[in-house]
Amino acid sequence: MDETRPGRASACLRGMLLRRWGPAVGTLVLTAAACLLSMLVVLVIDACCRALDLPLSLALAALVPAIAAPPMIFTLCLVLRRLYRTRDELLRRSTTDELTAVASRGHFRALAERELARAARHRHACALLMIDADHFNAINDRYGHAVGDEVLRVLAAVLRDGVRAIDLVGRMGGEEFAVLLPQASGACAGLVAERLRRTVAQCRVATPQGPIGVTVSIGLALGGAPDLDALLHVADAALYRAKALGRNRVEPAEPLAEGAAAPARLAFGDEEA
Ligand SMILES: Nc1nc2c(ncn2[C@@H]2O[C@H](COP(=O)(O)OP(=O)(O)OP(=O)(O)O)[C@@H](O)[C@H]2O)c(=O)[nH]1
Repeated sequence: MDETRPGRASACLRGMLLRRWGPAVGTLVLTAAACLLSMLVVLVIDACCRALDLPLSLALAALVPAIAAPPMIFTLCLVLRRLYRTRDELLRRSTTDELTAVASRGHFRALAERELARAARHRHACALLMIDADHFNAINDRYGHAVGDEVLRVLAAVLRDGVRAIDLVGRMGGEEFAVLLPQASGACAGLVAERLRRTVAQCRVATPQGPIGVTVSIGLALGGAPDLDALLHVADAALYRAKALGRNRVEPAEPLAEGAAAPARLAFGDEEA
């Protein structure tokens, strides 16, 4: 390849400018260079017009927009691309929990409120699970914060993979997660909660000291009203009851629908021992 070709040279120059001064200053320098080039071209045209005895204004009127447009459009494209990337990144950061990649607390609340309003309008029930890792403090103390973080990532992945695409999973803070199950009956929510609890209990997280297990306690609430705070409060109370009753269990906040499996009373298998 010919290293001196103008296209390649300008691409190198652009890359060098962007690397050295960042997009904003790089773009400014490029614009200034484009303006200088335009002025140079105008000077050449002026000289030609004098030589041919033509009015300069006529030549400029036709040539200046043609010369100025490409660098202007190029600069505009650069700026727009940068703006779109920044906007996407800000949106991702504000809606996603950095550590676990599930919805952040604020985003979960916004989505859940919308889902509850829709459920109330169509008279559907929604189920909310509050899920908290058991004795997480001890994991941090014994294996260190990095292992604690990995446990949270694994927990979030189990929750995300264990529910339907329309269900919402969010990290509410620390080692506490929430899952909203739209259009879920008590029976269905109980089964989902129990399945999540069991899957977590069977999971092993790799650590430098060998694989470790973790369990979760789950509080389950059903709601048809568009009041997220009330639902969170009820699910939280059920979660604390699950903790008080020994952890690694699902505790419903209300009597579940007829025929539902009572999650708190399901026999736990040997798999999580
Ligand atoms: N590694 C890690 N630890 C966190 C994070 N956020 C909160 N924690 C820790 O999570 C622990 C929560 O401890 P506790 O609230 O006592 O709960 P617990 O030890 O799980 O006890 P129970 O909930 O009663 O079973 C605290 O030690 C926090 O420092 C995080 O992002 N990463």
